[in-house]
Amino acid sequence: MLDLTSVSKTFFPGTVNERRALTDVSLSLAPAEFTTVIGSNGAGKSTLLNLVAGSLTPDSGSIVIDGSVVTRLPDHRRAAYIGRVFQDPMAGTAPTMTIEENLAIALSRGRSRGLRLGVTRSKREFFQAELASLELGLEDRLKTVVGLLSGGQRQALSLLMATFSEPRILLLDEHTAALDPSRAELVTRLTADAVERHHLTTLMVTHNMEQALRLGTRLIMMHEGRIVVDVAGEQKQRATVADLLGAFEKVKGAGFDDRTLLQ
Ligand SMILES: Nc1ncnc2c1ncn2[C@@H]1O[C@H](COP(=O)(O)OP(=O)(O)OP(=O)(O)O)[C@@H](O)[C@H]1O
Repeated sequence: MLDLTSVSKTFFPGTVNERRALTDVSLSLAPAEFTTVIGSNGAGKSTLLNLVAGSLTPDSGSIVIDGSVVTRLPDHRRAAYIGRVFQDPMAGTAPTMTIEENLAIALSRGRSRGLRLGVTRSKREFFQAELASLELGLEDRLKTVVGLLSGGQRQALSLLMATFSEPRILLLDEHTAALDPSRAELVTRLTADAVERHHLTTLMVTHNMEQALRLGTRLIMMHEGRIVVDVAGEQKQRATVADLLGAFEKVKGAGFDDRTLLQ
């Protein structure tokens, strides 16, 4: 579903501000594979997501989504493929528009133009059913302006908007990090439900190792622009936070030839 081959990205090359963000990263995700991504600050996690989303273009390498080469396709031209939720609950929704208007825009993403933004009765019923699944009472507040919602409510809505049109790839960039623990737990549960319900191929960045181990079917750890740990299936289920910390300690002192540590 997603294939990155030898992708590299350097910011401000040839200047004193040069930052090598990704080096020769290759990654293949099977359909419905749910991969959590961990790594220290500056490891390249957001750059990886930005390249998949098309907000950045790689210096070299290729990116293929569902058989289509999208390497140099700008983000608005691959929007139909991508659902994304950011760390900032304010980022994923339009604050001056109502809940139903936001949902109508999300539903129309990537579809042909026409009368698609209108909120018909059948759409409204669909929105109410989807909102009810969040268990936040938002199904009775379709006309509420989104700017009035709490951060947790907005993030749950962003997640719904990113998933219910069933994108090929779901990108989650520390989307629970800015929430209080109970709201983070709720959004985590909603994430697992949505990914499973829609069989979404997912990349989820988190700084929470316990969450990275608990969620998903595969886990990668990045360090200095490379994937240094890649575990899936039973091996992931067996892995512990101590294993991940141990791998991270090793990688900090390892050479480039010895960077895949938990295999
Ligand atoms: N727009 C940019 N301009 C210049 N340098 C950037 C830009 N985005 C990222 N970088 C640099 O690229 C490297 C990787 O950054 P990236 O944000 O991808 O890391 P990250 O793993 O997401 O880190 P964090 O956990 O801190 O969010 C860092 O050295 C960062 O400073």
